[in-house]
Amino acid sequence: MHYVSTRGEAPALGFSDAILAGLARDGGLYVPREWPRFSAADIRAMRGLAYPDLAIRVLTPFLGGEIAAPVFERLVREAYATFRHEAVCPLVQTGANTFVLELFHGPTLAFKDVAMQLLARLMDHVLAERGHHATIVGATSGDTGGAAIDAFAGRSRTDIFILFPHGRVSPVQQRQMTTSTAENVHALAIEGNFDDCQGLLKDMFNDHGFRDRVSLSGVNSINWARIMAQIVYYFSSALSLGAPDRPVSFTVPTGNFGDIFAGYAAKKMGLPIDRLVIATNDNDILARTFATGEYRTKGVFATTSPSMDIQVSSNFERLLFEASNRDAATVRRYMAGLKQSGAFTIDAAEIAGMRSEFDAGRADMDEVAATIRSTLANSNYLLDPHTAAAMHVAAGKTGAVPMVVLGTAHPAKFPAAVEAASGVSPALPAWLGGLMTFEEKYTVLPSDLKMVEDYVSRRARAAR
Ligand SMILES: Cc1ncc(COP(=O)(O)O)c(C=O)c1O
Ligand SMILES: N[C@@H](CCOP(=O)(O)O)C(=O)O
Repeated sequence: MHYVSTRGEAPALGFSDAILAGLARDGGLYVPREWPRFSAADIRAMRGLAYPDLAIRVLTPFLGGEIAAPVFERLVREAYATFRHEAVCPLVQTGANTFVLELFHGPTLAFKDVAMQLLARLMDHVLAERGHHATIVGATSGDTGGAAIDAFAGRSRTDIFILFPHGRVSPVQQRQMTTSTAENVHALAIEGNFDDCQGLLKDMFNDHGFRDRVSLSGVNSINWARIMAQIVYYFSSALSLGAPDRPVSFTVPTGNFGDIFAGYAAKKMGLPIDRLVIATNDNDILARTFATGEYRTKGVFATTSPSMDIQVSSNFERLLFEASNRDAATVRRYMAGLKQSGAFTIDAAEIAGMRSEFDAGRADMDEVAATIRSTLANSNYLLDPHTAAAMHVAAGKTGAVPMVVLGTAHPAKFPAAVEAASGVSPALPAWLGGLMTFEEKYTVLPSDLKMVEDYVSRRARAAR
């Protein structure tokens, strides 16, 4: 199995190199050269597998034989032993044909843990085999940062620098990033929004001198292993609802488009998915794109679902690559338009192809609050604001096919918004009880490439 860049101008890489590279050297994102396929019989044979066993079955084809089977099995089992629910990602029925897939039973209470716990172990393994060190820089709107810090803290082969938008994450999210005492962890509050943080990150990858000097790696969903690990829970939930003999639809709270792209990948691999529904908050670039065919950025708006406060939706590039029949020149043209004018228009056949697989909708803050309230009243189930945005959008799309709403975060990560909506203040689980009293440590920096690169270079142990 090899991985190719969506921009077609970087070398194809094997699995280990692709996960260490993060962003391709031409600025593109890696995708598998071909999609592994499971037959209906293969999928039927997955029924009843425990989550780690299912993960091993679904993910092995992506490794291209580069990680020995017993090693991969150990890493997968260790990763999911960090989850506090026996099922890892349990499915809970909240309506006649509606289910919430709870992805927040990992160490930092968000779906990011599902992939990050595995990615950290895979990277550590590859770096140890090669005797190398890496500098990880990540951009976060709140959840990726905490999950990455938890997964990489104390690992001797990596230093990790997380860029978060100053003042725009919830207090729980901030403390998950700023209270680590591990020496290899650096939390940087950037004076800007998430798009600024992600822009800095991509500029660092595209500055090849810096990239090589610090052995830069990335753990955002630019990293293929993040998407790969997220494919598994589409299989686990669909299998619970009758796959491969019954189709299932998914509604996904969406920002950077990584999570829903994992659903698209699952479908490409043979899982019978009917509709993939994109749910945005007021930052509705994707909903507008599907309505008009034009991808046009506008300012980021701060909402009660801050992790989705994103305009430049990184993984949409992977979908553009697929929709254009893997035409890297088309992707390069779209990305050049985005860089020059903040917009591009998608070819009519390509947007029609996307609409045949995806629906898209938005939920504003009032709709999010109303959905938290009504789901509590009607189903006795407390949603976090991101999952509530998806539940609102799903309500208009549910029919005969079961609808799985991805529950991407625990409500206790966003207690103020949840309490304002419902009157209920969700408590952090007891094992995270001390979080709000620990001392914080972080550095505030302007959204300035040179200043951030200097900061990283001076502290990264891999810097040459
Ligand atoms: C809680 C939560 N929900 C939804 C999303 C959006 O997911 P994605 O960026 O993969 O579209 C994020 C951030 O990524 C998040 O942290
Ligand atoms: N919502 C994310 C934004 C970064 O997304 P990623 O999936 O590309 O890491 C966050 O919580 O940080």
